[in-house]
Amino acid sequence: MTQPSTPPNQQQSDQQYPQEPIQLAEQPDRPDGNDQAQSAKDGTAENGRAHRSVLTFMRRSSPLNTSQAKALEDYQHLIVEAPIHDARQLFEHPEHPLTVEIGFGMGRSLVLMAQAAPERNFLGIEVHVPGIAQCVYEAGMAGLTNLRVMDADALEVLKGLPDGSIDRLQLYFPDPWQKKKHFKRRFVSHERMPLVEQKLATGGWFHAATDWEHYAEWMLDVLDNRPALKNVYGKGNAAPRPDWRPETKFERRGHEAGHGVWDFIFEKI
Ligand SMILES: C[S@@+](CC[C@H](N)C(=O)[O-])C[C@H]1O[C@@H](n2cnc3c(N)ncnc32)[C@H](O)[C@@H]1O
Repeated sequence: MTQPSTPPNQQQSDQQYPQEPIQLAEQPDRPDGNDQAQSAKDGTAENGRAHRSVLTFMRRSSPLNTSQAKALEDYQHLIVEAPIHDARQLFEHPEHPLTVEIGFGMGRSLVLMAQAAPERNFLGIEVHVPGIAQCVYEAGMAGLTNLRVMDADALEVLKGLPDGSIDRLQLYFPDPWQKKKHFKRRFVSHERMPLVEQKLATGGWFHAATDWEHYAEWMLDVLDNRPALKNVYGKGNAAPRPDWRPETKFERRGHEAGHGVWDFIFEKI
């Protein structure tokens, strides 16, 4: 498995994946974005008090198994404390291109990607502690030196990074926030994309994947209308599933539930 530096349609080798861009159905209605009760609950109401931003995640408290608990100690060197300033400097080879993954879950696919691409550096950001522990366990066991992880809100981390310092930003199977009143928590939004665009290098990629059709349509509607981004597969199209993106846990769950999978690759212009 390698990571291409050219668009993945030129790298396709696995015939089970579509070779052509995928045409999506009609675009959904945009959310009303005016749910005052929810805004107050989220802390977003403009009421003169401190303004808390809307989070894209909910922290869950789940116990760690024995190897995960031990991994947090044994592989502590792979875990970076916030705040950080230039993520590139965390690595033995700061000159290598930086991939940032937001919400890596249990981290298996991130570890496989880092293992397959020693010529790149990988920073994974997650708030789910058992996932962080599992990820460093697998990265540590594999002896990876090009992967670091953080327990933090990725949006806060991004704010601190130098502009143009990220080569690839990946967001795989983000929480779809299915209820209309929660659409404001979706990561892909006109509110959050300016930060992503600011931190991506020119020519860098934002790569998102989802198994939730409404979110796929939503993502395309947002991303195709960002002047700073170009759809690598052409306006209105999803990307063929890249064979260098390992299956994630949530992707597998989506398959089991009979869902489709949509990848989107956008280049910062
Ligand atoms: C539905 S899970 C998908 C996990 C994994 N990518 C997969 O496909 O199996 C989404 C993950 O994103 C994380 N997440 C959501 N927003 C985040 C943020 N702003 N910063 C860090 N992690 C975030 C959540 O904690 C959750 O583990």
